[in-house]
Amino acid sequence: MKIKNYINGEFINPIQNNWIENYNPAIGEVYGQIPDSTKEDVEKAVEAAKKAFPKWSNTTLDKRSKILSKIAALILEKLDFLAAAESKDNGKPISLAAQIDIPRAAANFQFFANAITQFSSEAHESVGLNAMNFTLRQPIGVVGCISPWNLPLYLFTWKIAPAIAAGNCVVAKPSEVTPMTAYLLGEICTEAGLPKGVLNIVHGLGTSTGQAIVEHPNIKAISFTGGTATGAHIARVAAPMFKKLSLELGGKNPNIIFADCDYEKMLATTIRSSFANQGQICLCGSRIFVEEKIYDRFKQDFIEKVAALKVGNPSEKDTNIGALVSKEHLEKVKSYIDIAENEGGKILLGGSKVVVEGNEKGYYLQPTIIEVFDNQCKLNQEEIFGPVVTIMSFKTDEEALTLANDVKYGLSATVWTNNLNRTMQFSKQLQTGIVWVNTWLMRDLRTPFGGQKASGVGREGGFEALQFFTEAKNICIQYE
Ligand SMILES: NC(=O)C1=CN([C@@H]2O[C@H](COP(=O)(O)OP(=O)(O)OC[C@H]3O[C@@H](n4cnc5c(N)ncnc54)[C@H](O)[C@@H]3O)[C@@H](O)[C@H]2O)C=CC1
Ligand SMILES: O=C(O)/C=C/C=C(\O)C(=O)O
Repeated sequence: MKIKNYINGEFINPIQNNWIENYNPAIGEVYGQIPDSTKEDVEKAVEAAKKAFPKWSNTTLDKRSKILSKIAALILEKLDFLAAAESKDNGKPISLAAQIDIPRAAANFQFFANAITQFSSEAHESVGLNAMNFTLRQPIGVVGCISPWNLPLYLFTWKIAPAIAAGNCVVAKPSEVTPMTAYLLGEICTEAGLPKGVLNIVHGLGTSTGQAIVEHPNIKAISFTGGTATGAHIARVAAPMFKKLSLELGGKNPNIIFADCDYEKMLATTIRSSFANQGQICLCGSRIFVEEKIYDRFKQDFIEKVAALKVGNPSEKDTNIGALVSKEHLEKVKSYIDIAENEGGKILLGGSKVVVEGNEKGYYLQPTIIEVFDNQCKLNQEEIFGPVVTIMSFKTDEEALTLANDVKYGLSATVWTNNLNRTMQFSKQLQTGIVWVNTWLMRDLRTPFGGQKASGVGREGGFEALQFFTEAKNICIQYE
């Protein structure tokens, strides 16, 4: 199947008529083609967005909200179809796509349909000076949204929904590795009555299509989720052009387990936080630190439960772990397992590719647990982004905190404890944008979402996202 760019409400071929192959990771074969768009395609999308902006930015909040709600409803109506498409494109279990990815994409639109009706700005009276200030929050104009392959529609819509709710027009690029549901979203937006040019979706490679979006002088803000190296590159290009930037980057998140936790809940959640989506979520707790007192018990139980997970065809309902997203990514993840022993680690479970019957060319890997003894090893310092976790023991709170913070990333942390003082001390001292205590990936879309250190700049979610996608303008009026 050939997918097309969605520009000015129409599906069109790339101007140069060049195409990229699209793979189904479960079978390791090409199943379609996507546009290899160039600067000229991006230019066309920017022109459409610029043309749509005056009207869209003056469309009432009520009307914008209704269109966004309609998009949400249509996504839910087509849930099974979208989940199947996402699973085929990405390799994730269809059950995960149907329970998490697609409902969340709908929730992103519904959330910002509601949020925009509640978004307000401030007034400041300059008492004694006969002056009143009020602040406008105006849409920026044309903005760029660039998203990754791990949660394709989920993260694509997490950017687009607040951008258009706030009155901007968008030029968006999904990952070239997982373009399918972004393509299908174009159809849904048309059906929902989104005016032409408000959302333009350009497919292609990061280094050409993505780069053209970041470099375009009329794209005033960039919201990006992806790897830290790419984020740093985007910042280098965009910063001298004074673009607004929201960068949601990699993570190497600690999962800190104390002996006083609710053990069964911790164990079940730790399996999810380690291996959900084949470990390809920036929030996965890939460094597990366990208090010495329960280390042996945890090690044994964790290995036993993880060994029972089914690695298999993503379209089978009982599959827990599907295929990794691409051959290149599988090789990258495997290369970390291959250096484990040289890095002083011991592979406790997994470590090998899996051949799934009937899908022999698919990109499958066993869930892998590696015991490490030094937090400075590459396995604990670099983002692997696959079904690979390390475990290590600690003795004291101070040691656990030092281990957790001793990494360049700072996205999220999970702490398992029933001690209130410890909860508060860790919450204050962990150098991350998100701390989960006795839970993982529990999301309230109103909360600020993003990381510290090499995990990014800025926050998404709630009013933070609407603030990012608007310019604050203060008006000061003096009266007699
Ligand atoms: N959310 C996260 O934390 C994610 C982290 N990663 C990490 O990044 C590593 C590399 O994965 P990639 O697929 O290469 O991710 P990436 O960061 O290169 O890709 C993310 C998006 O950025 C685009 N992009 C790439 N280069 C660009 C450029 N110069 N200008 C504008 N857009 C550009 C891509 O086309 C894609 O849409 C992974 O192994 C993983 O460790 C990958 C995906 C998501
Ligand atoms: O917003 C969320 O709930 C999750 C976001 C996850 C990522 O940004 C990621 O894995 O890249």
